[in-house]
Amino acid sequence: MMRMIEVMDLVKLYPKRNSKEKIVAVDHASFNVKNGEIFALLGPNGAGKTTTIKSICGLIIPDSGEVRIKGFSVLKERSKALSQISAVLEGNRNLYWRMSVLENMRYFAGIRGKKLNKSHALEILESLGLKDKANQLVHSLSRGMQQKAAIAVCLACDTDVLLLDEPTLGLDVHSAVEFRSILKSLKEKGKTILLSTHDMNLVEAVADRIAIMNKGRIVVCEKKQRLIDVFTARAYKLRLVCDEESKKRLKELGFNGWNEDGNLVELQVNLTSSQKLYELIDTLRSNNIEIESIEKEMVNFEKIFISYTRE
Ligand SMILES: Nc1ncnc2c1ncn2[C@@H]1O[C@H](COP(=O)(O)OP(=O)(O)OP(=O)(O)O)[C@@H](O)[C@H]1O
Repeated sequence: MMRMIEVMDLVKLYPKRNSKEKIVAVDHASFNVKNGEIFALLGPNGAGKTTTIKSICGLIIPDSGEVRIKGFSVLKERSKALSQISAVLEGNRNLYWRMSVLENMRYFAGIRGKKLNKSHALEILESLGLKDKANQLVHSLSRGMQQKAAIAVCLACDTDVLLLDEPTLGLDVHSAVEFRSILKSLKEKGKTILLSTHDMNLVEAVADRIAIMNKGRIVVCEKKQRLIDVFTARAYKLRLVCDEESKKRLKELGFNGWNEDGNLVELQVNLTSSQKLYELIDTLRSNNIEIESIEKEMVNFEKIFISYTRE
């Protein structure tokens, strides 16, 4: 499958105020986004997601490494590379505030050599619930509407690759749910989407592959389903009958967080492999800790995310 975005060994340092040291925003990050997939880039605040996305858009020059879009180098073949993408960036900085929504759509489509006819533009706005704001100046829209306007501009550009940095930020619940269907329909049209978000519901609903960044590094890059399968296979909830002595032993064995109700202790464990369950059962038995039940736990993306980004 064709690689639409290639991020290769990307490094970006920022100067630290009043210091000779540098902030390592992106630390040798590499990943590829394939044709037609929705790729989610996740990570805690400050992980380096926006810096990575800005490097892909050519807004930031990396200290080392390279980004290619459809094979074109963003640094060396800038206009060819950038004509393939449109982006929704944080803070809607890619809109002209003194122009109407429709004018913005026309202008940005025009830059990419696309003539946008009015009925198509209104169709896009309709799908976002923004049709009645078509002629309103961007600065007079609410924050959520500005976000939708940024998405409308991105759709008007009709590029093969879309970069969306926190696209659901500021959207109300209805709009955020609608946005999922919009992403799904874009995927059906064959678009390639790189999405950075903190919205785990959105990730669960639409992502094909996921990369998690932490402190500038890509700590995992996997198909979403594979991540869910692996975590489901390893997440267990054990109910134990413990007196105070057994609880002390549990602590000594390295367990430090559980729910308890009198003698009943509910312990959640994430094992590194399914085999480890037998070892755990043996350890508990040999410490005279009674096991009342063992259940496989349902995993959600929040848990997966936290397990990769915990301090
Ligand atoms: N212009 C800048 N000057 C100095 N440091 C910066 C600049 N932009 C980002 N940083 C630093 O680089 C690191 C990565 O920031 P970045 O905005 O890429 O993270 P992020 O993953 O997008 O975070 P968030 O989820 O909060 O948007 C942070 O430590 C941030 O403080």
